[in-house]
Amino acid sequence: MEAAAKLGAVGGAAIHALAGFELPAGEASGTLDTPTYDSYCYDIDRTWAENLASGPSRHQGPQPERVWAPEDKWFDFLGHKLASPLGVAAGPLLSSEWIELAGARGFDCVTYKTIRSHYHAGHGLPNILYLNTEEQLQAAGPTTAAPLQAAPPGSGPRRQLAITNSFGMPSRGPGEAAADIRRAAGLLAPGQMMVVSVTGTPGRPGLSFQSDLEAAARVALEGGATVIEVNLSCPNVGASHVALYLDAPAVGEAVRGLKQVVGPVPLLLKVGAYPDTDSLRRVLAEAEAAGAAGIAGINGLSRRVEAPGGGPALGPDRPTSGVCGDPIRGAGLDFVGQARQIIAADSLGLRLVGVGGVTEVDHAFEYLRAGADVVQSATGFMWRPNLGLDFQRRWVASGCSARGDGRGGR
Ligand SMILES: Cc1cc2nc3c(=O)[nH]c(=O)nc-3n(C[C@H](O)[C@H](O)[C@H](O)COP(=O)(O)O)c2cc1C
Repeated sequence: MEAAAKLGAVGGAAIHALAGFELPAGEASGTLDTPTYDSYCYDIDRTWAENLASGPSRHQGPQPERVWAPEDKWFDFLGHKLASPLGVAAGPLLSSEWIELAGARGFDCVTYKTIRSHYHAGHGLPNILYLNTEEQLQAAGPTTAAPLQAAPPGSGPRRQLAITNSFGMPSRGPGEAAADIRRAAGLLAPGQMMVVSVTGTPGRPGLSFQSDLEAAARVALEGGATVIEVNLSCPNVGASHVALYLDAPAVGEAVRGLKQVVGPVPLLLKVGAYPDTDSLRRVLAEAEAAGAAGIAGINGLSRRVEAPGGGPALGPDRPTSGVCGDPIRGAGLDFVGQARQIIAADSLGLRLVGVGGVTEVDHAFEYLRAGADVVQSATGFMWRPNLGLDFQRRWVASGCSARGDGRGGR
């Protein structure tokens, strides 16, 4: 691990130089003992394509044994039997190899990363930077306008696991994606399920956003997808896309069009945080009326991120990016609490997936108590190798109860 951390410092030096950081003497040599913040399954100093090619092979140490809930405690989720309500959110599972890893690490509802209808390279490096922040970010509160600061190499966050990511949703071509999706589903155990995330691309010649989105859904179906999640919320792809999840009529239209294509396959909608309860209520009502099966949120909170010396940390063309991990847990829990309250009050038949800042077992139980049917982690999955298996021990010891205290009852 130590050697790997040193290697990470070398790669990190190159990346941070790219991002305009001043490197303290010694760091570029790779001799500095950096804190072990590295993801155990994704090398942030290499491109997405390089990671995809090499697979999730680094830093995989010993792991505790998986504990399974008895089958009579498994529950139905969108037509599947789930052994537990923990999963991985869209993004970190690049291919069938990561799907297999997540399943083996105790994550039962795993989302295959967002695919497009066509090959898309996404952004170059850097794609992930650590953030120097200890605050909890609000969805649309006073911190919205204030920039956050990226951490210089080797001085990443100690208390909070806080990152920003900006990948531009890279995607393999449709044939490769469909074949790998099919392979991935076959690698999961009974009690586990896979969701396939899709998105549309604005501005493709001769295609509307909607028809491109539907084409992406067809790729997922070709791969045998049994649940499809539509990413309506990615903060990184330009103005026309940013607001879709906030625009209730547009959400309804997108879902109605997609339902024509996917038929009985359940549709989850991936959304970001809402500025107020009324706008969330309008979207939930439209989503249900149009035939969506559930809602998943939140995506990373979009913020300006600056390098320590000033200027956009990801370069001038990417002044904002999605903040993920610990700082957004409060916003994610607020979203789930409000959505659960609306679903109950308005008798909506929507399932609810909670996402945002789940980096410890306790956080997952907080989400379940707030009303999530399923809770997923992205950053926590990538940086905490035993999060899933530790969760499973607590889940089973607690009698499969959201209280997580052994007193039973969800
Ligand atoms: C490396 C990475 C890549 C991501 N890519 C996607 C994506 O392709 N599609 C998507 O809907 N969300 C994506 N997300 C957002 C996550 O699904 C999740 O909503 C967000 O990270 C908040 O959860 P977290 O705090 O557990 O990371 C990505 C997140 C990370 C960390």
